[in-house]
Amino acid sequence: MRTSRAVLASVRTIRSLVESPRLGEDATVNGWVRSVRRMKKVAFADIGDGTSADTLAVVLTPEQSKQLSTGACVQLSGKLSESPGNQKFELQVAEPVPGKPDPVKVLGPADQSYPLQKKFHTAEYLRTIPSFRWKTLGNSSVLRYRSYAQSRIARYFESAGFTQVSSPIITSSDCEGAGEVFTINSGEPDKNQKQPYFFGDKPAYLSVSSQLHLEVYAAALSRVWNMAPAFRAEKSDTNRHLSEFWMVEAELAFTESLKDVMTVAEQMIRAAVPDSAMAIDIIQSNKQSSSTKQETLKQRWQMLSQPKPWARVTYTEAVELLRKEFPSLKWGDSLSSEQEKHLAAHIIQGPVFVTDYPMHQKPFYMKKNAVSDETKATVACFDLLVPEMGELIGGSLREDDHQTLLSAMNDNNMNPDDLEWYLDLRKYGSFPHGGYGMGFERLVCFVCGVENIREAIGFPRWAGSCVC
Ligand SMILES: NC(=O)C[C@H](N)C(=O)O
Repeated sequence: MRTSRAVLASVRTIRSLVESPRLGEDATVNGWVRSVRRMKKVAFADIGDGTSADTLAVVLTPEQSKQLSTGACVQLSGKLSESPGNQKFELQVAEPVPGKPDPVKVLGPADQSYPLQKKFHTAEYLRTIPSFRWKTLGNSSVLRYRSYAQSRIARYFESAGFTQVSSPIITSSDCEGAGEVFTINSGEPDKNQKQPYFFGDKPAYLSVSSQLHLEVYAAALSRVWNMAPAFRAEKSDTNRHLSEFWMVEAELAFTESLKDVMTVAEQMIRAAVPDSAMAIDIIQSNKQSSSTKQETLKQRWQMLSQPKPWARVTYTEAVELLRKEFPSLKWGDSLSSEQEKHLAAHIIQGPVFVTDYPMHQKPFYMKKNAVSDETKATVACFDLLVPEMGELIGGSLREDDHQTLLSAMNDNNMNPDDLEWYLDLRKYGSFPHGGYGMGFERLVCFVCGVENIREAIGFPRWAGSCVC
């Protein structure tokens, strides 16, 4: 018993070594070999365990190094010492002593065919080796940031009095009404039983957004949020779209002001700005994987954390502002991604909430603004745009009047019977409310300088690709 305790106590992650190296002490480290360099009298290896963007420099004898190969999983024991090289410290692997455990233990060997050799690999190549792509320094930092941002966001919502809820993945409604749903139940039995009919005679889909269910929760708990996967069967082959992505969504009861909703969105993002340790991790990893400059990253973080409220312009003002650069743009047109980016990067030069879009561009559930000219009807909604990325968040006040919502559904050729449960919220105890949804991977791209959203999620899915 004594021995195993002692061994456990000295097992260190690379992150713990970086945080407090405790030079001169004995340590055991588990990890994967990133590279090995053999000289005549001494050998060096570089070990990573994914707990940090740092790797551990290891010094051992050429004889000991024979056991190590790139990709192998090892356990190494020795003394932590100051390093004469670039590293802050190194592990001097102990000499083997007969009768004692070997200081070099290969837990899982890897041979020459290991697909991640010590050279630059393109993101496209890495996507073809999903089992290993997260072992690269640049990529692993993205996963650490995802974890960081999730916990900071959860902490923010808790402090702001929101209850975290869980929404279904399988649903009978198409929240956005854009027809981009993945159908998992056709609702129509067929003779050959080839069509799924598991859920009976109503169609069922993978959820495109948790919003409608969050509204139900908000009607019971007032302030709610969740983070859940969303699925969109859109064939956009861009660096900003995924067929499966994660959305952070919030719904607030008792608000008649879009400003309240925007303020929550703003505070939530601020909470997810990297602290100094996370910032170092991202910068260190970014050098390896992305051409986004350190300065750009720092500017982005500064931009997000500035204490004064972010710019807010109406859609009508945005069209006016954009017309100089895009003269053919007219009121009523959808803003293209290029126009969104231009507005944030060059005109506003920072994050900007664009509010009150034309009603015909937006889904049925958004609350209509009072307007004198019906041809210019708008809804109380916003898109949060950020430079180089465009839309990060979409939100709105929700229509809470039963009759108005019914007629909006009619205008959108929707069958009210399909959403009776949703309409019921307006029939009994209707309440003013609003909310938003943020594409989590877009935040990851913006904060970490990831150029293609396919590198911001563990296992990306897009039209034509679902590797594993
Ligand atoms: N919860 C939200 O407001 C998000 C919105 N339903 C969307 O998918 O964009």
